[in-house]
Amino acid sequence: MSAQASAPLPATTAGAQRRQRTQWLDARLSPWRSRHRIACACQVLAGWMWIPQAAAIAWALDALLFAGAGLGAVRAPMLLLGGTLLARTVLVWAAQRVQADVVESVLARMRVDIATAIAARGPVWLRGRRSGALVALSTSHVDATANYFGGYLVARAETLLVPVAILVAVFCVDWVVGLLLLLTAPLAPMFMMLIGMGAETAGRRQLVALARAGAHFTDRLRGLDLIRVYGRGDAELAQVGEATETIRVRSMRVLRIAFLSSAVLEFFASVSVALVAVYFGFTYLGMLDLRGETLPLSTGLFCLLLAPEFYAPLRRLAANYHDRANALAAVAEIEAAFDGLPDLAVKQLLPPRAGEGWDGGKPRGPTHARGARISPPPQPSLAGGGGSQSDSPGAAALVCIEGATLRHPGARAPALQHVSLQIPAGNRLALVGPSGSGKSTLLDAIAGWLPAESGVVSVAPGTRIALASQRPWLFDGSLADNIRIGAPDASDADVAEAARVAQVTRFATALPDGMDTVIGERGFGLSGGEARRVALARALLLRPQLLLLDEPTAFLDAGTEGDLLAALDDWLQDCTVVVATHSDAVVAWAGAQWRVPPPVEQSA
Ligand SMILES: Nc1ncnc2c1ncn2[C@@H]1O[C@H](COP(=O)(O)OP(=O)(O)OP(=O)(O)O)[C@@H](O)[C@H]1O
Repeated sequence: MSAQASAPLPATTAGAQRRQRTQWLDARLSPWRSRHRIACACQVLAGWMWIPQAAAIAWALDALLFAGAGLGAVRAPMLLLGGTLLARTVLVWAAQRVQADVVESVLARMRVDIATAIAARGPVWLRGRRSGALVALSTSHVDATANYFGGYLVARAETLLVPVAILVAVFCVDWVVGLLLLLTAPLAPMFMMLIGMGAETAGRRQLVALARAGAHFTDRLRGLDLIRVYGRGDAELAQVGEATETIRVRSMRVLRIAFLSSAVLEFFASVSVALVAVYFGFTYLGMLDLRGETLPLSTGLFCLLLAPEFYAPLRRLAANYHDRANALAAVAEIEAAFDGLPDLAVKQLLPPRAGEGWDGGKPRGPTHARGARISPPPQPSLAGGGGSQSDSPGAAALVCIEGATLRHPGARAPALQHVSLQIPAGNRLALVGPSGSGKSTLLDAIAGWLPAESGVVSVAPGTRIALASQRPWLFDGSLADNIRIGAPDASDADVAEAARVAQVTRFATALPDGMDTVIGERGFGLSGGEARRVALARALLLRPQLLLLDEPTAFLDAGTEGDLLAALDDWLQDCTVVVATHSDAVVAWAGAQWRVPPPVEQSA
């Protein structure tokens, strides 16, 4: 999915990028910030509870075993112990409960936002992406950030506040142990930095492998029939095997770093606790006297009980540091997929050309494609193409194309160069020209999906646009559901009427359940011509003011084509229609044609 996964970057750039990605991740938490703070506060309070708990245990043991006091003397420390145990249990439970809620909310919102970001980039952007890799963004990549929010951020708060409190408590009773803890504490952050270096790259490689395998698998599933027909089953299975093996190897690398780092940290924490124990051992044996005064047993017990808890938050943070690296790897992949970190605030992401669906559209706000300049509609004229156009004198141009150059993302040459065209409201225009000359490209640009590289492609403000494309997507659902997709509230009568005009009724009556027959991915198969008619009915149901049709009558016999055009005549009374076609009947129906200039390669 990303070529950048292994590309080395200068340290300063990498650091700046990491900071930016961390800020981006933290911003996802904003709506739930106060609840997250509650979870952190509960966790920190639970950590602080170790201090009275250790004091109670040390006090009780000292009184019972060494001062020889009766059971009555330990009532107070036992009450304190019970109270702290209860408080700690409740606090940890509350912290985990609140944090789990926060994480679920953040991840759910991220999934919605990623889907919105994908939709906002429009169909032309989508065509250049692999669906499996896009699915991975909302699944494995989003999941990879869960432990950052649920583990790392809480552990960070805990690390900032709990060890300091324990250190102060220990210093109050024994400065030697305090000093020992203080000197060994930096070991954890040092190892965290070492882990961080390798973990992010390994995490990113694992996510790339997951996304690639997902994309490959989705792609091959779609073409399963072809794979069988061409006898490529074994070869494909081998490729799937290779992809999963790559995931296994990369996942093992990630796990190796995680296990190794926690093992090293456990070792150093144990050594540090052992140092404290050795110090007390030698002091009690009288072989060491750093304090210059007797060391009460309760002091030793108190410090020994607290020493592991001093390192516990540091160890947890170090373990979660690995999760932070994984989360940053996921963000880096999201950044690569969207060519930059998307601002996932839903409102801001909604495109200037909101509403264009798969084959239909809704009213849209701004009129100009991204990057195109705004200019007043020129007088009706034609340039860059040939043919005739019936302009109503004085009618304002609904569609205005002026010196536009259109290039598909990543294409070497523009599909169309310096074309100019004005289409007055209420007119019909047939776009004609050889295959590959750029008719569909022009429709994409008018629909607002393909921004003009230079020049202007504009549509009058507030125009309700619908587009019926050449390769309509049929969703898993009934025929009626598929038609209703852009107008979910349309009545059955309206759906039936749109289906009649688009000549869907013609074949729907022969289907097992008529308009309720399930079509699409797992449903009844439709022919190419039938699918296009469903797309046309979808577009008609929107009652568009500007209808863009891409070869609506391809695959149709002359009779059906004639019936379709006649029915459209009644339906599209005041509608402006731009239709890409190779059919003479459609050109005659439109009444005006515009010949798309030859492809750039030929004219060069
Ligand atoms: N996503 C894309 N990326 C790069 N180039 C593309 C893309 N889609 C189309 N093209 C190229 O743009 C040119 C115009 O294609 P377009 O589909 O607009 O032609 P058309 O006139 O509609 O053809 P047809 O009559 O066969 O439908 C072609 O050379 C095509 O290969």
